[in-house]
Amino acid sequence: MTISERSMNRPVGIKPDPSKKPVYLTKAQREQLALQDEIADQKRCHEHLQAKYNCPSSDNHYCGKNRKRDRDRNSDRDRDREKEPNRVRLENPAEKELEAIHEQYLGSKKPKKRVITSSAKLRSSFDWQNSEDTSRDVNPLYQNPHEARPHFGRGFFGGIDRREQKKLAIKNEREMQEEIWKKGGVEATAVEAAALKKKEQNADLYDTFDMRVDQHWTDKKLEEMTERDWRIFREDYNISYKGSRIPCPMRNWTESKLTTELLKAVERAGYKKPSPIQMASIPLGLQQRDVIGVAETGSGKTAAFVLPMLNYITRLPPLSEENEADGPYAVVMVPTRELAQQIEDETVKFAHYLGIKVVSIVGGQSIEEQGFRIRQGCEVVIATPGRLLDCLERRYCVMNQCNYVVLDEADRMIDMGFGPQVVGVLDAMPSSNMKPKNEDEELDEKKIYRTTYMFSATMPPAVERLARNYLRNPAVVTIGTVGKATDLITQHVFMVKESEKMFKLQRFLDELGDKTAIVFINSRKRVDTVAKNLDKSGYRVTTLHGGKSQEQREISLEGFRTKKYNVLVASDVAGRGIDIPDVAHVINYDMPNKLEAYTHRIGRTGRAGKTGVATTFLTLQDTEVFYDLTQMLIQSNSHVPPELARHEASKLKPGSIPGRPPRRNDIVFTH
Ligand SMILES: Nc1ncnc2c1ncn2[C@@H]1O[C@H](COP(=O)(O)OP(=O)(O)OP(=O)(O)O)[C@@H](O)[C@H]1O
Repeated sequence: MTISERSMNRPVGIKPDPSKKPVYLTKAQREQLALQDEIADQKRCHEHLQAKYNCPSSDNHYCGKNRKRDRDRNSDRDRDREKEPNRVRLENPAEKELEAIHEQYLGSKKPKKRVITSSAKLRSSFDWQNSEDTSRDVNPLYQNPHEARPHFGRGFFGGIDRREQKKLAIKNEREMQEEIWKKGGVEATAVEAAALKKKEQNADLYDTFDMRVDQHWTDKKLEEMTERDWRIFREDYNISYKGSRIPCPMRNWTESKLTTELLKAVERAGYKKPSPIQMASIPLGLQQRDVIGVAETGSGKTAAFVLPMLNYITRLPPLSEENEADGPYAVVMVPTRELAQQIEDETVKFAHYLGIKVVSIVGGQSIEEQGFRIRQGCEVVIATPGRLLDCLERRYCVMNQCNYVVLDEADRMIDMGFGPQVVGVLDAMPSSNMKPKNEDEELDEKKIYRTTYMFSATMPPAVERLARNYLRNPAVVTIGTVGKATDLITQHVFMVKESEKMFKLQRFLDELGDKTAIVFINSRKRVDTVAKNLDKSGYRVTTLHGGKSQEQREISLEGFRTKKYNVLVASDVAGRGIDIPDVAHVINYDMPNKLEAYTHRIGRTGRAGKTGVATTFLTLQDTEVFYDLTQMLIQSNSHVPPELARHEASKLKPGSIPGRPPRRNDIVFTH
């Protein structure tokens, strides 16, 4: 309202003066004016209502009623406001904010909404308490429930006297039984009474230490071994399995279930205790399970497949004129001739006590003669795949009754390009004897199935592919870590220049004394050159590589075995499987271009529980293996030369993308 408008309702005592300009009113005057306006408004309203309803203002019933209702409504509202102070307060934004802060820091005072879970909905609730249960158990055993009476420090497990518990239980059983008999008016028969008495005696004799957790598995009989003991046993020998229905490993030779003749042969061989791979895989082989065995070099893998193979042959009818033309009962395939001959020796060691004939078929010898020997009848053939397939294709021999196959150093055979030959030989065997692909299918106990064994210290993907096609439900046995060198070998790596290698090699050979060493070189030509240089310098050196005739190779190896020569300079031909006792030092004059080859090469020392030393000369040309070698050295707690550790190639696996998180199959070693 403007000042001119207000002049219409001018306060009493303020005279209007039109000639004068509008005057400024003080606050008090304005308040007075507003009050007069309010009174005038109310008066007008009152008169208007009076005129409308024509009733005197003092005793107007409607108005009185209305006023009463308004008053009631107001008082109700006040009461509600008192009841809901929060709601009222929240209408004020400042208080609302204060309330929110309060809730944030001190929690809400509002009652929480009860969430009813679906399980709670289904839970039945009884409307009586446990204490209201007045029924009494007729069984005295449950009337006075047994209480644990701990006897700590008295030699009882968990402080519980289990013998006392058992005695109390049998006493209660007797009392109850007698009451039943009494009620039924019958007497216990002699048998029933004797049975009760026996139970009482047993409870009396009960051994409180029946749970012999204090006993180590070595002190237990086979039948006492628990699941926990087997777990500890497997951990003790670093044995791990993959596959279903795996039998327990054998703890010693007597528990092995090998035939008595074979056990005698094992004893004669001087094998006092089975090695971990033998403990784990012989029971599997005896069950004719297909096995993939991965174990360190020199850990006795040969006997691990030879013994169950011979055991299997003893169960078959001896070879006769009728079936000797059907070929051998078992075949072992290996990558190199030397290895074939070595396995032949190991097999003959056990087989000749059983009258089992073993023939090796390798290149470099007369194929006709070898074919003739097979046709004359032999239970076991040990062969390199190329020569064996040649024999089969030329019909010198057949595989009609061969149901036991061993692929030793399978990865090396694939690596050397023998994959098609291996497959060719496998396909020449009767496929009708393959186990069903579905592992749940029942095996016919009377039928002989093909058993396939695959062994190596390393197992790359190509071998796994072969395994998938030719092995059925294989049990994978791993001893220690796949691809890891044995801890018995001390590994040294030196960063050198090519020109320094010969000088350094001679220094190491000078320290040999009467011990023996194998020097590995990557090419045949360099093998000959280095051997010639060493020979000139007066060392007793012999060589072994694929370029030599079979006869020369055999003479060299035999000369080294008999210590006529104390240094063998060799190519990778000698890298796998060759078992020459007491090789003290393996020197990698050249670093191989794959870590698997490194593992096998250095594995020519530190065999059958003995220790050994491996020295490797590394140059800046070997960056391809820097990463893997560094990881291997770290893993085996060996010294990593600073130049190698610092090198870029040691930090990243060749072909990998920097910054990519490790894949599932990547092995990451920590320092
Ligand atoms: N239970 C045993 N007790 C004692 N010596 C054993 C036992 N088993 C095997 N050996 C010996 O251990 C040596 C290594 O065995 P073997 O050649 O079978 O090892 P490997 O695991 O096949 O090695 P590689 O991986 O290098 O081929 C052999 O001289 C063998 O006679």
